[in-house]
Amino acid sequence: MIELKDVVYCRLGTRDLEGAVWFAQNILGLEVSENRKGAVHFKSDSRDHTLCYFEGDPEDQVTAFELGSSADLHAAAATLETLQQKVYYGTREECEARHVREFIRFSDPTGNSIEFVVRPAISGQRYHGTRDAGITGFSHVGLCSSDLERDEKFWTRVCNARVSDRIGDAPLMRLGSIHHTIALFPYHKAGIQHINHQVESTDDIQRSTNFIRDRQINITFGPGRHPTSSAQFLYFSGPDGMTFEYSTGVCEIHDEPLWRDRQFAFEPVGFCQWGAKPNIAAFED
Ligand SMILES: O=C(O)c1cccc(O)c1O
Ligand SMILES: [Fe+2]
Repeated sequence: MIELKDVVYCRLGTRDLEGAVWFAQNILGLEVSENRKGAVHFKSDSRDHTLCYFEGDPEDQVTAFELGSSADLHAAAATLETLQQKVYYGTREECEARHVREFIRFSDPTGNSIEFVVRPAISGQRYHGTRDAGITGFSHVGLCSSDLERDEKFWTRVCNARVSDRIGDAPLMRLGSIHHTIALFPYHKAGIQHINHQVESTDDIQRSTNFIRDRQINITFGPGRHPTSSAQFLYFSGPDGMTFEYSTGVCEIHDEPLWRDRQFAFEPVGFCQWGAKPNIAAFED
């Protein structure tokens, strides 16, 4: 069993690095932590960075998860290889660029690019954005899945994710006590479906709704409340069509052995209990 500790960062290719950096700072509210060689890193919490935009193909999108040790990383590589997944070992320069000790990259069964990393750096500096979005940290990713049942098996049987709830066949999966860290949504091709940052309160959701709307940024869903995690949310479009979500109040699951995953409808009511309707392809039939 590959034991994932947490999600650590996303890396997104873009042909317009300057535009993406502007958006990440001035709309999303992240802080630039490093700017070098066609790649800009962003902080959203006390970690070294949790997002990187780099000059490249917008389809080149990576999600990284932390493993406990070098031995765990090598065992994970061996497990993936027995499953016929090609495993790439990061070079020293690539490790340095990511501020991690070691990493491997492979593709999940849908073809999503995934990195497993060991010892990602903590900055020791708290995060402060130039725009006060109220962000408390990077929290979860939605990944596209071309076969939900197959991919749920990968994340829960090969890795240690546990299903907290399902919306239709789309699983919301936890790695620790937070309701979900990885969610899978149906889509015909690989990619990051959405990137979630937690914000401090309802006020931040409401303030961002006006802030984002006033700047003609496309709000794709919300404000609303998820019946699954009970988090209040707002989704909007970023560079290269990426969906970003702010949410607040995501529940935690502490009664681990007793928790039974619940079934919600793959309909607007399964995604929002306030009656908002998603304008997001992977959330619609
Ligand atoms: O928070 C949730 O429960 C949730 C549900 C559906 C889709 C999401 O992105 C979510 O974060
Ligand atoms: Fe989400």
